[in-house]
Amino acid sequence: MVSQIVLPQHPGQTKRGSESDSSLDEIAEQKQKLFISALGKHGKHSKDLDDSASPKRWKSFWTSFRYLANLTPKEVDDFMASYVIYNLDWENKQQMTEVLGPSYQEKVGDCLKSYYGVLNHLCALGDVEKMYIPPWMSRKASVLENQILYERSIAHDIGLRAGDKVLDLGCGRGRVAAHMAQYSGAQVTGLNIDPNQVAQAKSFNEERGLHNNFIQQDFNSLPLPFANESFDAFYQIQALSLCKDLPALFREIFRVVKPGSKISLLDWISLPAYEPTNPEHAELMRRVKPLIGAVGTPTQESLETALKEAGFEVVKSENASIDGLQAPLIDTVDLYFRTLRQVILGLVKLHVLPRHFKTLINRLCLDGQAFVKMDNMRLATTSYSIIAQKPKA
Ligand SMILES: CC(C)=CCC[C@@H](C)[C@H]1CC[C@H]2C3=C(CC[C@]12C)[C@@]1(C)CC[C@H](O)C[C@@H]1CC3
Repeated sequence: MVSQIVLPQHPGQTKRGSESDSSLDEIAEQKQKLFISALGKHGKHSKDLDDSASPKRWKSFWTSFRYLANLTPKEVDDFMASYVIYNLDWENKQQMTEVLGPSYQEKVGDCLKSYYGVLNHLCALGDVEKMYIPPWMSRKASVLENQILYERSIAHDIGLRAGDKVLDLGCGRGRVAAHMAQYSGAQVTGLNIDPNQVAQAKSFNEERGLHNNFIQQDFNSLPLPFANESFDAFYQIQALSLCKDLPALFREIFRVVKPGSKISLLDWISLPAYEPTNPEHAELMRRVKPLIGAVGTPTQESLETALKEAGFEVVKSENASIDGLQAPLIDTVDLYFRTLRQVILGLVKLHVLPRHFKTLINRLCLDGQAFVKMDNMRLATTSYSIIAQKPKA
């Protein structure tokens, strides 16, 4: 159980010492215990935070490190150039067309391949190999353990059972799919735009004897390659900002899931406190979008409206983090990557590492603290969770 994990106190915890904070802590702890015991009843591995489907950190680190060392100058240039899309927004079609041309959707797709083809290996140098900062669910748990907790909560929320077929949109390197399959016994179909990640997802899952499927496709190219009502459930983690037309995508998801199926979304949204006309807010947004790789910026309302229009009923809609904050987790990851950056810069200076490592790590680590600030100011979050259901027939 989470309470058995012995971990150093989180930096975010020591900064918050008031009486009201400590009673909030207690409430959160109680909620956490209830939550974990509920998950324990549901899942296969009830006793601990089983991470056998999780990547072995050092193996992943070295594999990705070698991959990055062998990047061609063109791959590095394409990765750097791909950031252009994060200064744009799907909402502003005119700007998209001016910068990327009339076939801007295709251009965004090309940029996403160049970006994720490199980013997934950069993320694997740290605790974000699954390429997401999870909701902050347990104060005592690490980033990886919070990911495991969150993924279990998805399985619980969408009622995953052994033998179910579940669709994972934007499946990355297939690590979440592997965990979901091992935890629930369901069979996952993962979809991703980046062939590099799809290949890794296949081998990672095959090595573990898991019969999950992985398909390379841009989810902006609809229809999705699945028959009507072919899935028992659906989940996606922080992929929706890459979607050009959310109502159309939700209609497709509605088509491919069976009546009664539940779907889980975890995503980046701007919060009511965010004012685009406030220069400080706008500047934070300008810095954070490229850091996290967000093209669009939905809101709770825009997501819920699009879901309802597609035919779904919204069952739950909330920020899944303790006290609505992810900042402690983001801060931990940012500190790690900034430290790694110093090491890399030193090794590049000594000519131990190729120069392009400096270019990559400088770009990656730019503005981590802006993300922490934006989260603390509650202007935006990447931990907004919605559970919705297709009505029973
Ligand atoms: C587009 C959205 C909503 C999510 C994309 C998921 C991930 C690729 C990003 C979410 C948070 C990002 C962070 C980093 C890399 C990309 C993400 C994992 C950093 C690790 C980059 C290095 C910085 O020092 C810290 C960043 C924390 C957040």
